[in-house]
Amino acid sequence: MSQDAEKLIIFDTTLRDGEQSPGISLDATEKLEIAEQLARLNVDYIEAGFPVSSQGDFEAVSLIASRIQGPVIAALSRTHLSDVDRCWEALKHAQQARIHVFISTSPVHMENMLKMNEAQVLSETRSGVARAKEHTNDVEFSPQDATRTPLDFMIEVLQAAVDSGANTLNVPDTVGYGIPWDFGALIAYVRKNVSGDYVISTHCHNDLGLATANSLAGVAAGARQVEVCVNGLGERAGNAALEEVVMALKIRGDQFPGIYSQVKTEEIARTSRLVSRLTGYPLQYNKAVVGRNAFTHESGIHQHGVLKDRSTYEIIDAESVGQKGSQIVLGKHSGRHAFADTLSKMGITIVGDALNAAFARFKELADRKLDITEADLEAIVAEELGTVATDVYSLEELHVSGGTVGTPIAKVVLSSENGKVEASSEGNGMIDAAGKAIQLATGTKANLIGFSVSSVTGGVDAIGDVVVQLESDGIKVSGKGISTDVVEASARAYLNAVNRLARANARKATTPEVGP
Ligand SMILES: CC(=O)SCCNC(=O)CCNC(=O)[C@H](O)C(C)(C)COP(=O)(O)OP(=O)(O)OC[C@H]1O[C@@H](n2cnc3c(N)ncnc32)[C@H](O)[C@@H]1OP(=O)(O)O
Ligand SMILES: CC(C)C(=O)C(=O)O
Repeated sequence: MSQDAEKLIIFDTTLRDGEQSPGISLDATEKLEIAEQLARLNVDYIEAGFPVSSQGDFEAVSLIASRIQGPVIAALSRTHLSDVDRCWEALKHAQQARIHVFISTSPVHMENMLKMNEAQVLSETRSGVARAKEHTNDVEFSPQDATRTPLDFMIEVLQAAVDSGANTLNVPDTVGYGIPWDFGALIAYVRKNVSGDYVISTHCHNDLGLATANSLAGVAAGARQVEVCVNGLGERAGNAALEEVVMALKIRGDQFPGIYSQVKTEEIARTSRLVSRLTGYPLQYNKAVVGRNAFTHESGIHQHGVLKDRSTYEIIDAESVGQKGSQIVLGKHSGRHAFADTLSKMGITIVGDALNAAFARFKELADRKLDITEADLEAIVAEELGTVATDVYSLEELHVSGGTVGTPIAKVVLSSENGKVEASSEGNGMIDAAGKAIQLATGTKANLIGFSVSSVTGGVDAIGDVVVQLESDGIKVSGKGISTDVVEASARAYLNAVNRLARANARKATTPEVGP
């Protein structure tokens, strides 16, 4: 048996098994967009679909096969000769193509679904694989429901597949029945008992939450291909998640000596976001590697550690998977170190008794309020320091014009304690023009680092809630604005952030430190 001793082949099946998740239906253009990103991620194989299943899937596989460079393009086929031929018809323009033939081998599937006996399944295996081999040298075979198949019969079928031309033997845990040590033992058993030249692959489902663990046990036992899906998508509870298997291999290389994948891990977060957006499947907050909480810390002891050195509570460098660095979120479990650090990022430095008093107020509030905003923190500090935060500027008038032709223009009139100021600006859109006019009128120099809009209410007269984030000289502030007109809400949010920046700068200039 020859196996690549080092490289673990990453066979991505997001576009085939992942798409079998209830409620997902990707059209050819969406599949192509994901395939392009999978190529950037540098997976070895993209299983693009199941061509016989529909004309749409046939066309999607053909499109991906003719456009994607780099990864080998694979597609699934039953053992029917007409399925195999149809599969090849879709794949034939690929630079390199694999046909993946499967048939069930467990008694429960054979008796109830296929209505075939062992001899018939063996014969189907031979004919399907042999037909695939007439089209391409790269043929994978899967005995579906392998983990509930009697060992002797599974070995007989796998041997028949190799003898008929299969060079990858995939061992699917179709119903997520495996437990890591017995799944590992199964892979070792196949390796020992099937002779020939082939690579062993795993395809693990997550019904017991063990898909990643089982895949890794398979690798430890000799598998050199893993079938995975981005974000762990797939039938029912999903498949082994690409990001989990790849990062486990990377972070715990000590457990897999000499084995590596070629995945560009920095592309993981972008791939995950794209798949989530196009499939409409949201990511659970605490999803390993790609969830929004994967590098976020709310509790004081952890925050203290991470502020000193992120490795105290993080085993993965967020940037190595394309995520922003460690995030500190203030909440009821936070401590003084994180509280002071957050204030200092807002340009507020307080120490000693003032810090203790403000921290006590913050804890009281955090017990009652889930989302502690910068405005809350500002108010707490202002009260403790006996200063009341007042806005330097307020919006008097906003005039905008724009459309599909002509350059968008905005004019703002603001009032301040020194009287009215006004300015006009062009922009890349009306919102951009309004932001630029505000910068001009207030003499602010800041970079826009975040912009988000959501609706507070539903319907055509929904209220838009805009949050703008600005950065200037290392100080980051955010501003909020609400209106039924999204341009006005944006201008208000922008001005709110500019007012915060003005206050932060004033504090910096006059009272750099308060306290003993
Ligand atoms: C574990 C997995 O993920 S396997 C892949 C599962 N993915 C899918 O099923 C998605 C795509 N599937 C489809 O679009 C449809 O099921 C089709 C087009 C493949 C088949 O549709 P239909 O012809 O209407 O059959 P239906 O889906 O109702 O039943 C499956 C048939 O395939 C047979 N079959 C199932 N697996 C195999 C196999 N590997 N090889 C040969 N025949 C098989 C069944 O015995 C049944 O045959 P029958 O119609 O003669 O009774
Ligand atoms: C076709 C095979 C590999 C499959 O998806 C499964 O068994 O889950």
